[in-house]
Amino acid sequence: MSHIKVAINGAGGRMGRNLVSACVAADGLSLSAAFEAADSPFIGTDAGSLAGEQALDVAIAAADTRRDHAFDVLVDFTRPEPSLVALADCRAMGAAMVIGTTGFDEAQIAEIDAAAGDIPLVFAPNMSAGVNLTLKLLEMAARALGDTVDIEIIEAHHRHKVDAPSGTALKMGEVVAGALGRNLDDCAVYGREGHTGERDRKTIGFETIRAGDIVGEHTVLFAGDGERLEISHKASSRTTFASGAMRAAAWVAGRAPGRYDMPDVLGLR
Ligand SMILES: NC(=O)C1=CN([C@@H]2O[C@H](COP(=O)(O)OP(=O)(O)OC[C@H]3O[C@@H](n4cnc5c(N)ncnc54)[C@H](OP(=O)(O)O)[C@@H]3O)[C@@H](O)[C@H]2O)C=CC1
Ligand SMILES: O=C(O)C1=N[C@H](C(=O)O)C[C@H](O)C1
Repeated sequence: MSHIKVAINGAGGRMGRNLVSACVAADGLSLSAAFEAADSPFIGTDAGSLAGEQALDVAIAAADTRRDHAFDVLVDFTRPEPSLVALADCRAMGAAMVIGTTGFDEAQIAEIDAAAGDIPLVFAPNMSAGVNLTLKLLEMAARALGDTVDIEIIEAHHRHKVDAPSGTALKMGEVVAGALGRNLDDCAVYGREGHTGERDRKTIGFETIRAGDIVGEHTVLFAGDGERLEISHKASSRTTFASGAMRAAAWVAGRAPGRYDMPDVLGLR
């Protein structure tokens, strides 16, 4: 059986190196290309060696040469701008894409939706199985507790993270708001300071911690009178995101065009 050819964008990054290792470990996938920005010091470095694996004979290439490389699916964990350049390349090449990057604005998400008319892509702010199961538990808790509780979402990540709140926290907010018939744009409160007044029960609060080497932790607090429920997920290794991304790559290659999510990949719909 021929292997699915995987390319990794941002192969020198924290997630990029984990993705290379996860690709090596996955059955049925082979790494065929790896990309970084044209001015990256990693251009020409073997992607396997950089990830701490055996040399794979895949030299990290400049992203602006991407269309010269052959691959079935591109896995992207970078930043919104380079991710959208990669999306345009995949669209032109007819390749599938797995987008794990977070921090897109509404206009950028509209670009992703437009591309999904032509190519299959999985777009999810968190590719771990545990977080995607947590989203189901949150929906159930929000429906059961309704407007009888105050809801707060607390997330913690490493000091290098550049976007806040995390994409996962925002997704959790959307799921909870949706289950309660609220629109997150109207009810989200991001951090608090000064004379805030009493809490409005229908708001959903977000608190962000950035410290040290925390991989990724999310807690949703449902606080009522006399009791509170906390639903938490704690990632202790990036391997969980990387192996989820490889599962998504294997699932999306060769699918019909469309925007898919991790619940599609994991059969949680
Ligand atoms: N969906 C999920 O499950 C997860 C999502 N993420 C998200 O993934 C993203 C990356 O996170 P992380 O790995 O920690 O970040 P890093 O900064 O470690 O990695 C990003 C990589 O992309 C590179 N890059 C920058 N510009 C380009 C370009 N034009 N072409 C190709 N590569 C480029 C960066 O290079 P340089 O350093 O030179 O700028 C860097 O190596 C974030 O948005 C994060 O939130 C993270 C974990 C899990
Ligand atoms: O930047 C990270 O590290 C992570 N980002 C994702 C997010 O923004 O939700 C997922 C994960 O928690 C790690």
